[in-house]
Amino acid sequence: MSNVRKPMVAGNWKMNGSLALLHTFISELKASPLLDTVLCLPYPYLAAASKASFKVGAQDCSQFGAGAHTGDIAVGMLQELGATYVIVGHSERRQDHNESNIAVALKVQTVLNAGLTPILCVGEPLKVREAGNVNKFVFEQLQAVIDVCSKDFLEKCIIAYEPIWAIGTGKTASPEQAQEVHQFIRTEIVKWNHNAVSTRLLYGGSVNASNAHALFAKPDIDGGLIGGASLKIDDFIAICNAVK
Ligand SMILES: O=C(CO)COP(=O)(O)O
Repeated sequence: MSNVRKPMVAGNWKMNGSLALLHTFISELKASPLLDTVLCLPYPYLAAASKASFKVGAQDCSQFGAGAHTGDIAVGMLQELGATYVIVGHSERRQDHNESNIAVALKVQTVLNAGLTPILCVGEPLKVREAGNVNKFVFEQLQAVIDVCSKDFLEKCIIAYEPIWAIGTGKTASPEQAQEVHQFIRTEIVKWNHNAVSTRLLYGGSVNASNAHALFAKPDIDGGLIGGASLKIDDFIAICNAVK
């Protein structure tokens, strides 16, 4: 964790939770000036979170502003409900919905044009890691977004490194493994855009109350994108406290 970038802990509830759980979070999870605390909720819960002290995000949005796209959600609608962040390119969407690098790039552009902050997810499957191609894989994911959005986007987004083999598996990347990729991402994005020295890089993949502190202690890890542990209020608060 650096002292030039404000830490961030973002929960990704995925397709989990309930209104009752959200109300627990609204009453017990208090924003702190020391970090940005965000919950990325399922769409139907966004309106109910509008008075929360933490910030609110969505987990996806359409690449289109409006139109005949049954079942899709436009970024302007998210904005009306108070969302300020949108996760884009989560590996579960890339896998379950065949979202290509280009589709992800177009969504990032749509989110930026609306004035919201994309949380762009990148990260490799196990086979790519075993073949020693992590950096190349992550670089191509970033390059695809730069091709569409220009280098400016790098200072307006959050990047989450989420190795697919660590998501929901309990096998977290070691702090050293995560730092190595974060350092690579940092080096590359700063080459593209000097101002990206202040872009926050989050680690995601089996972060919990016990391992968060060691991960967040690494110089290029500015916080976390938390799945399972963001559904348990005590664990999520402990993870937020691990940045302090
Ligand atoms: O995918 C993630 C956050 O977006 C990580 O999920 P887990 O924390 O459950 O591994």
